[in-house]
Amino acid sequence: MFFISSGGIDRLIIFCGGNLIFYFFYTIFAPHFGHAGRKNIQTGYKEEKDMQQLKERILRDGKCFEGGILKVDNFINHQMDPILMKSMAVEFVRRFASRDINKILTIEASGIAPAIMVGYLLELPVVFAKKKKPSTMENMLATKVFSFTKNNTYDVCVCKDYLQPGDKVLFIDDFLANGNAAKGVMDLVRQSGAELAGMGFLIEKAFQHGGDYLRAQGIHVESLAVIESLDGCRITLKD
Ligand SMILES: O=P(O)(O)OC[C@H]1O[C@H](OP(=O)(O)OP(=O)(O)O)[C@H](O)[C@@H]1O
Ligand SMILES: O=c1[nH]c(=O)c2nc[nH]c2[nH]1
Repeated sequence: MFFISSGGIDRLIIFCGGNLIFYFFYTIFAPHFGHAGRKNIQTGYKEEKDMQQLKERILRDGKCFEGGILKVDNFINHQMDPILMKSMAVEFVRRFASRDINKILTIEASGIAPAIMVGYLLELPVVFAKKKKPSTMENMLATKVFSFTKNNTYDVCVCKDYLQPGDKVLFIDDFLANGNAAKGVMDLVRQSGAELAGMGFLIEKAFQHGGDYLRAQGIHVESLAVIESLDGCRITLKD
């Protein structure tokens, strides 16, 4: 590699005798390709309407448990696959492209990973509702949510500073089952005076009907994979 300068930095000519310089620039800039901002994101990605990757992964790695629970902790909510997570976030960005959104909202813990990916792509702040009230939190909005997987009711709260009138909120979560978490979030959004722009879920379990309720409320709901049944511990996906 040679650097030949003629007339100062305005004429820097780089000769590259191999792959070294390419490697150098690629290493620095590659992580930013495709993340460059909202406009590029909404138009620049290949559409993956059917989310085939996610469906294949559910069938390959998902494990079914008694009581209608699908365990996806190999790639979504314990160990996480960031590449798949990014593809799913891209798909949310595409599906909610027509919506005016200024904030992403989720509920801890498992919603945080997909929500932050969406917030990153849209360059928007991400707020997560907490399941334990921090002693330092003042000015909070609170509601109760029953957790189907943990068989427990939580006081879910969010600080009023981060959810305000005028906010246009996209709620993102990993699962939609009975819709309890989503209903809790609707209550927090209502209390805050913000507007709910939509709700996006990685996986909807249609047989628990939370989605029917939300859609009947006129909410724009998008689920990337829909499980029709886990009967007999067999995973049946909607096409
Ligand atoms: O539609 P629903 O019946 O409310 O079920 C969906 C909710 O359940 C899961 O949370 P969970 O309570 O298991 O906590 P986690 O986020 O800590 O995994 C999931 O992350 C959703 O928030
Ligand atoms: O990992 C999970 N599997 C599930 O089936 C489920 N339902 C609600 N929340 C859930 N989380």
